[in-house]
Amino acid sequence: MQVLEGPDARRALTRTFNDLPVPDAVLSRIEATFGEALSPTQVAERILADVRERGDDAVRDWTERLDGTRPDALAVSADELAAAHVPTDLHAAIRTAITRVRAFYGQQPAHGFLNHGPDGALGQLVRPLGRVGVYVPGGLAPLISTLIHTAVPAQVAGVTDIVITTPPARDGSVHPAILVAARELGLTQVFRAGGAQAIAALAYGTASIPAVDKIAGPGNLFVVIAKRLVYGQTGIESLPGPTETLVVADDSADPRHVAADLLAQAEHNGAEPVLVSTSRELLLRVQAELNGQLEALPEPNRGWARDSVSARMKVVLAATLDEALELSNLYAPEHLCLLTRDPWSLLGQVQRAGGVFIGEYSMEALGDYVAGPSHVMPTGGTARFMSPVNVRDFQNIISVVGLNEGTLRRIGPAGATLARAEGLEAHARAIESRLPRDPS
Ligand SMILES: NC(=O)c1ccc[n+]([C@@H]2O[C@H](COP(=O)([O-])OP(=O)(O)OC[C@H]3O[C@@H](n4cnc5c(N)ncnc54)[C@H](O)[C@@H]3O)[C@@H](O)[C@H]2O)c1
Ligand SMILES: N[C@H](CO)Cc1c[nH]c[nH+]1
Ligand SMILES: [Zn+2]
Repeated sequence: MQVLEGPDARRALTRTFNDLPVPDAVLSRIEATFGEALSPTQVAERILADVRERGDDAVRDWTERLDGTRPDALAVSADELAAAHVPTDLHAAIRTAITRVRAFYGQQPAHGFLNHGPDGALGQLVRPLGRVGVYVPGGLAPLISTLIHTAVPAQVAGVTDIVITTPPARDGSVHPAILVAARELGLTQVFRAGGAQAIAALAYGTASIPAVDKIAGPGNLFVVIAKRLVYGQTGIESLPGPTETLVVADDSADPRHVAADLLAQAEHNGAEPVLVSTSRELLLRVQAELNGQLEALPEPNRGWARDSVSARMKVVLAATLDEALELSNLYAPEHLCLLTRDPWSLLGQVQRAGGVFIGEYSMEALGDYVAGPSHVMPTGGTARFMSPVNVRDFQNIISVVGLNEGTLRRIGPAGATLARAEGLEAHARAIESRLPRDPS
């Protein structure tokens, strides 16, 4: 275990989205698929261009090539949706998650204002977006919860037209729990498409998959890179990519909990676990726990988690908890887990993170499912300027200006003066055309 300290730790935790590590396994799969060494961006560009040109046929071709199945019908039929069935406890858990996420976002202030005052009226109209695409990851695991954690905030915002895309399994099916969750949410448009081909279809539209106004939802490198490339053609909520968890732990933390929280997120594709502690002894004990807990995991989870731990895990010894929080703010993790003696006392120092998980009863894994806030959170350092999925992502704001004559007289001259200072004479005249003429 390499333990980073001081300037080395700062260097290792300084990054931007553009520095996202591309795992060797991804590079070799690209070479095997394309017969040449391409970057994930080049791959995404090729797929986007092809889907833009050839629509559904390109989506089918890429799905066959990358997901090992060729879906004749990209759309899941009403019969398939109606027939989807899951065990009773899973069905109940889906309902619990929906209820809790809905209750959480019901509390987010998301309305406009229109103030009629002495100036006339000024305000903001808030409108739900028209059509939204929700990407549900399904490469390693079918992320049922991600559908709930993305679609519910959109529904609370008032969006009624929601299109779901998710990679099909090798037999061409969509996981029944994703279909049950869609049904519970009252959503009927579900398409078999994953990766960059799904993002392309949602951005440009195909005969089967309608173009949307905004694409939301997380995914692997290909998904986030494709989202960034189609931004402008359509909106995107943010760039939620491969999962990251930074645990800050002091000597009071239970190494079993620290290891469990790091491993839980390590089993996501391409995940980056980070442990920052003020105790060298704890670091050693967590290392031993990690090894033990890793070996106890079943396959394929053990392989996924081992890949993240061995290839990307960072371990930092901080001199103080203040330094630990400073490093965390520098890294801007998707998830910040505080496992310290008095975690609440650190909250005031948290400046940049997707979510903060406080104390031993708020493990991030619970946040993934049923705590309430959406688990779709910014990664790759984008938490410096982006936020978790929320109601505002699914609304637009329209400024309302309805001033009266008195206000025009009072503020119009200042407007005209600014216009002339910018050399924009027609602007100045438009303002003055409604001002009373100077009698001199
Ligand atoms: N930040 C968040 O809020 C958040 C939430 C949930 C999941 N995630 C992340 O989502 C990701 C899910 O990844 P996943 O891979 O399991 O599912 P995914 O659905 O994101 O990606 C699977 C798709 O990737 C494409 N693909 C795979 N290899 C490819 C290649 N070599 N070339 C071109 N395309 C390729 C395929 O089309 C496949 O359908 C994980 O990294 C996870 O950490 C993030
Ligand atoms: N931890 C992921 C966000 O990075 C979300 C998730 C879905 N299912 C399990 N976990
Ligand atoms: Zn998770």
